[in-house]
Amino acid sequence: MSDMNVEEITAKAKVLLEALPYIQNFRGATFVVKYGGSFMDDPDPTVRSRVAYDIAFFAACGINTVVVHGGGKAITRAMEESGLQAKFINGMRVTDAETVNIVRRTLNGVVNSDVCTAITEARGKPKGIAGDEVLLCRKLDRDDEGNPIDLGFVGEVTEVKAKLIKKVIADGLIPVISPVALDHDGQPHNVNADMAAGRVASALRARRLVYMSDVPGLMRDPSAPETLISTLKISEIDALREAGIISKGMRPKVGGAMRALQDGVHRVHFIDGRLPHSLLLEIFTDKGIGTEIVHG
Ligand SMILES: Nc1ncnc2c1ncn2[C@@H]1O[C@H](COP(=O)(O)OP(=O)(O)O)[C@@H](O)[C@H]1O
Ligand SMILES: CC(=O)N[C@@H](CCC(=O)OP(=O)(O)O)C(=O)O
Repeated sequence: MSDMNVEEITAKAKVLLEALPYIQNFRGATFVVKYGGSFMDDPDPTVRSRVAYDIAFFAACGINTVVVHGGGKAITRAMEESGLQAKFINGMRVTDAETVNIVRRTLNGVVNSDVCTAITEARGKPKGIAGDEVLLCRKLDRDDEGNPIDLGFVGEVTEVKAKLIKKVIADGLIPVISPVALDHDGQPHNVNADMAAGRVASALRARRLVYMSDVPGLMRDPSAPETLISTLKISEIDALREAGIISKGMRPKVGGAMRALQDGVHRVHFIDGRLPHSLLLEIFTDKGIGTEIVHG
């Protein structure tokens, strides 16, 4: 007999049982997780490791889990090492020829393998995929408000090779995709990871798209966690944008979320990657902890 008393055993079992309907419901469904970006750089390695465990947990429950990772901070560091200064417009990096090489080297070479290693340590089975292999793009020439923009080699995804990704899933592996894409001439482009995750979720007809970041979710006042918006309908987004509430790094996330929902993704979640096992709790418990964006 265990040294736990009956109440403790019941409480533990209750936690496990709360997950049961979710596991039954989501078995065979596809989830896309945007893994990154800022919290990936947390000095505490257990932060990344916990997320990797949650991803391995999903996969073990029969959820087809696909990871799209960021790595913006790692790119900025690599640029600085080469004497270049990073510049962002509307949350997107201005990317010249030298920068796009650094972006590829950093994302495909370093960050992708780091994410795969973390998932492997959690006994998941990742398959690293350079975005160049599965994402096609055209040069981004408009911002999210339709104004002309020139950021250099920055692309917007026009096509996702969903068959290739589904093949990896069918092989029992967790695709881990970097946000790099090729245009029709084979020229690599840097793609915002949030937008890339949205397009991958659309192409795979994912049930859930989860953005993990370093904030509790979408907040009415980003400096006040108590203003967290738990549930948001698509129809409420424009007013928040106009009020300036969705700014900086949240813009591509909300843009990616809206597009994915319009393309048939059921629900999009924004959660705090720094909170222990926020991914598991958001999906497998009755009361989520971040923001969910739903149809309506
Ligand atoms: N309404 C909002 N709620 C929460 N965060 C917001 C909001 N508007 C802007 N932000 C900013 O968006 C950032 C998250 O985006 P970003 O830095 O791109 O994250 P990541 O690199 O983790 O993907 C937050 O740190 C915050 O500064
Ligand atoms: C065009 C563009 O801005 N691309 C991003 C790609 C990486 C990314 O999005 O990483 P995070 O999710 O960590 O921010 C960049 O260069 O930073």
